[in-house]
Amino acid sequence: MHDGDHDMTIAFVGNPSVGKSAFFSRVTGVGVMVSNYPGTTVEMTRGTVKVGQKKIDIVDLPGIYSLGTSTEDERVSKEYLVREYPDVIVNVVDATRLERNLYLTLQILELGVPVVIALNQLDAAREMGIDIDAPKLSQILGVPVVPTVATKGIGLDEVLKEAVDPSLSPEGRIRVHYDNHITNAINDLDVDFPDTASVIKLRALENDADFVRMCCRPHEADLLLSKASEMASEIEDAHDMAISDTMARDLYGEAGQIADSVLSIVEKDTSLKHRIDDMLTSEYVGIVGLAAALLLTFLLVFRVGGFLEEGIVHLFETYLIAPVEAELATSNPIVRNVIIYSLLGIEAGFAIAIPYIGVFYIILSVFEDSGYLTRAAFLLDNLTHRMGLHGRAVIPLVLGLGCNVPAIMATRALNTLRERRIASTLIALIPCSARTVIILGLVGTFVGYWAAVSIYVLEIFIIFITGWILGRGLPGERTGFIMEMGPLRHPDVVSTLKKTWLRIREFVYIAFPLLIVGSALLGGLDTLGILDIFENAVSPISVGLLGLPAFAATALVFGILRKEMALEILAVLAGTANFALVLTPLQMYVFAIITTIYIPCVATIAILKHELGTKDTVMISTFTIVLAFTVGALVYQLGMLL
Ligand SMILES: Nc1nc2c(ncn2[C@@H]2O[C@H](COP(=O)(O)OP(=O)(O)OP(=O)(O)O)[C@@H](O)[C@H]2O)c(=O)[nH]1
Ligand SMILES: [Mg+2]
Repeated sequence: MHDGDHDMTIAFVGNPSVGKSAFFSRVTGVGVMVSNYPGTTVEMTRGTVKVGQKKIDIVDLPGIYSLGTSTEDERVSKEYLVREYPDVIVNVVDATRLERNLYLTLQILELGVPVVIALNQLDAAREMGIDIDAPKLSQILGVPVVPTVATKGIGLDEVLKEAVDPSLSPEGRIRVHYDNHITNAINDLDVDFPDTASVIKLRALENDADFVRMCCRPHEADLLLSKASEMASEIEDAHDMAISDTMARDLYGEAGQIADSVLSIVEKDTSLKHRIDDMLTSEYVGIVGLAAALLLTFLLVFRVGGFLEEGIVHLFETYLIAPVEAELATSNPIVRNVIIYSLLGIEAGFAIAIPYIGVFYIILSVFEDSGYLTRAAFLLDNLTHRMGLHGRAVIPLVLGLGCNVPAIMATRALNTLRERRIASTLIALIPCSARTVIILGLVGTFVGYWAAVSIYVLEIFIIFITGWILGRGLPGERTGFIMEMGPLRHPDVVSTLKKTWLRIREFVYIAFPLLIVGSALLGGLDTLGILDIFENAVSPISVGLLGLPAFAATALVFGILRKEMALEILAVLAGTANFALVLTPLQMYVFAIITTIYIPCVATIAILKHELGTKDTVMISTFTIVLAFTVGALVYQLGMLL
């Protein structure tokens, strides 16, 4: 269906990780996340493109394996497909996993919407020695099939051209050869419900009430469901197996046959890649490798980030802060403070935050796109099960090292609400890149690298214990490890930089305005003496219990807005980014621990509330506050003893 602005709507549909988003962002120029693991996209994104005179609305959707029951992100796709009906579906198919992908394709063809197939990742398929006869596939399925390489932009225009072709219609396409009983049942249902697409009848036979209600008016849905359930029980008696299994068997059978008739294997893949892959996923080498990879990551972020930080601080101090200070020496103190504080805020954002966050995100992209992240998920499957989580939860957890917000959204790809609750709680504890700024920029720089590493170790310990307790406390079924592992790949430089830019841009848009307004506000409050009143009031906790200087309390409050702001504001309040002048090593250590653990930042709180509701959010926030002050106080007391 198209709105007034557009001539038509095209939706990208396909299995997870086939290249829909890569395709979408190439075609529309709208930046979306593209990563080498299933479940990257969890929300619908729209973009516009012009083909000839036509203005086309393009929709990128989360990947789905089938139109059957599903996780939360998959629901978004199905709901869109059956409620809003795009004018054309572009079914993106991964040529390296043709048979598996065709399962969904056959179901999509039952929807009664015009379809064009983009046979994607052909470069990867060739590399693996797989050759696919696209014209023959097109002939069998009865829809256009266009060979594509989304990441290189090959074949994309051709796909769009086919999609806007007015002669494209749902007629004359393949029909799955379901078992006789099922075919008869569909024919019977056709008599009473002539206008209902066959896919809905099939779902009704499977008793997928959710799906049927999504597509039909309530009255019709009830009628269809009750009629179908009678037929279904007859069929199930005849076969002695669940009707959904019978259908799955028929669909796989058909998909397999089609794949066999268009596929030829040119050569077998016995390459170096295979051996590397075996090593990465072997029990001992794999785990040691993973630990080494993490240590190396933080060392790189620390070294490169620190190096950039120094340079940027120097530039700011020499060419901006010092001249402005000299200029304002004789003006009104409030004006002077407000201006100087906001400049210090900007400096802190550029110098302290961006170098560390940028370097971290580049490394994260490499992990994502090389396929290493899915291997890490596989390796840690055992460990995560102790926390009541599936191995694939490792992906959102690792994403949490970047930013907790998209990480919590990524939990939508997990199977159960229970898993989502556990994973989200743990993610709120994961030191995101903003907290890494504090750990590395403060403790790493002024106390030492290993002191900083010890904070990560402490964090991992806390996360594991919390997960273990939650895993025990919230019972539920355990699932085996079923996750598609993306192929090992050379990450592409351009797409790595693009992704890093997307992430930093988000950071800059949200963080900088806050930082500047916050710092200016501080300048005003400080001049008026209000900060002193607040700092004195909470000093029994901040100074007495935690041993921090009084002004650190204000910094902690600002850290709720953005975690790294705690450090930036600390620098503003101290009037210097050389923390060695104003804090002892123990104070830095305690400050970093508290900011890492205590209450998620406002953005995380907002996403938690959106995803899990108010109750869970309040519980998670309270838990982290209590935990942070307890751990902080313990560390301070211990530190005093040593
Ligand atoms: N070699 C190769 N890689 C590709 C191609 N298209 C996409 N990729 C890679 O495949 C991976 C998945 O791409 P995405 O665009 O994120 O896949 P998606 O279908 O949007 O996945 P979900 O959002 O999880 O459903 C990324 O690492 C891409 O770089 C292609 O034509 N060739
Ligand atoms: Mg995607």
